[in-house]
Amino acid sequence: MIINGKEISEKRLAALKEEIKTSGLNPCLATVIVGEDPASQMYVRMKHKACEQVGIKSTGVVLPENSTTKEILAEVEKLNSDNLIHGILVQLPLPKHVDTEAVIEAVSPEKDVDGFHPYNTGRLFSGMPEFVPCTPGGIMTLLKEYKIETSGKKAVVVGRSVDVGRPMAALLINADATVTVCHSRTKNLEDEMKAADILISAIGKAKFVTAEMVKSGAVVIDVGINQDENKRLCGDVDFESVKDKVSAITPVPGGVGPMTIATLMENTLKSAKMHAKL
Ligand SMILES: Nc1nc(=O)c2c([nH]1)NC[C@@H]1CN(c3ccc(C(=O)N[C@@H](CCC(=O)O)C(=O)O)cc3)C=[N+]21
Repeated sequence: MIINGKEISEKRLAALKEEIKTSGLNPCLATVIVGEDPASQMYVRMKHKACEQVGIKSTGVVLPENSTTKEILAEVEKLNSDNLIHGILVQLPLPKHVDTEAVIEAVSPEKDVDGFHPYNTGRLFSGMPEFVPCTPGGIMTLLKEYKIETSGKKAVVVGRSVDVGRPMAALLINADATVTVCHSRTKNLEDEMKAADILISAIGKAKFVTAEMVKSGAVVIDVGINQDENKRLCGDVDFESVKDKVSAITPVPGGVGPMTIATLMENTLKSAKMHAKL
């Protein structure tokens, strides 16, 4: 089975649109982008487009590449104290000279719709999540929508990044999976991967995962955003060779990516609801 992230995302966005229409709320997302990286610009455009689709207001702050950490922090502070804004998303990666940790920690945890602030990562690791990072959150939604059992399953997460691998592991632990996190220093990576009932690949290498590395009947979730030899978007998984061996697999594009955006919209509405109660 091929997991259709695009379809589930559209379904969730349509439901959100209805909910927002009748909620009496006026949710608003602010994005911050520093510099002119074309990929980042494209992702931010997609996020604004999704906002428009569901009836979330959005505003974009664009700062020059040579902005200092202090200047970025000042912009974040403005957004923190603006009562009309419920969600703040600082597009990553930031330019190399910027103190990314300081910027992430400056975003008010109550507006941290990316779920990257230590308050929110701490809550997630304690099993009491508030804002969950959008990519792993979207993956959990896919597993639920497709009724893929996690309890008691052996889940292997390849990659230990702050935005995907680590929160993914925490969410799977919270969902009663037995979780292994692998990374560049893992010994016998193939053996670990081959033991997985649920394999989450967030490696960043085109077509790295081949049929020999996956267990027959496994569920394979591909978080990779890479280019193949023809410069076309492709995941970490060699889709053609793996798809017939597994019980379910996400394609790239059309798998995890659209769910990231849907989860961002859900987090923004959640934030607007929380702010309405304050
Ligand atoms: N603060 C922050 N939050 C993020 O959530 C964040 C970020 N920074 N930096 C970059 C990554 C990447 N990301 C994606 C979102 C949607 C797709 C997506 O929808 N992709 C489409 C394909 C789009 C295309 O055609 O290229 C798909 O997979 O079908 C992909 C990647 C969010 N990110």
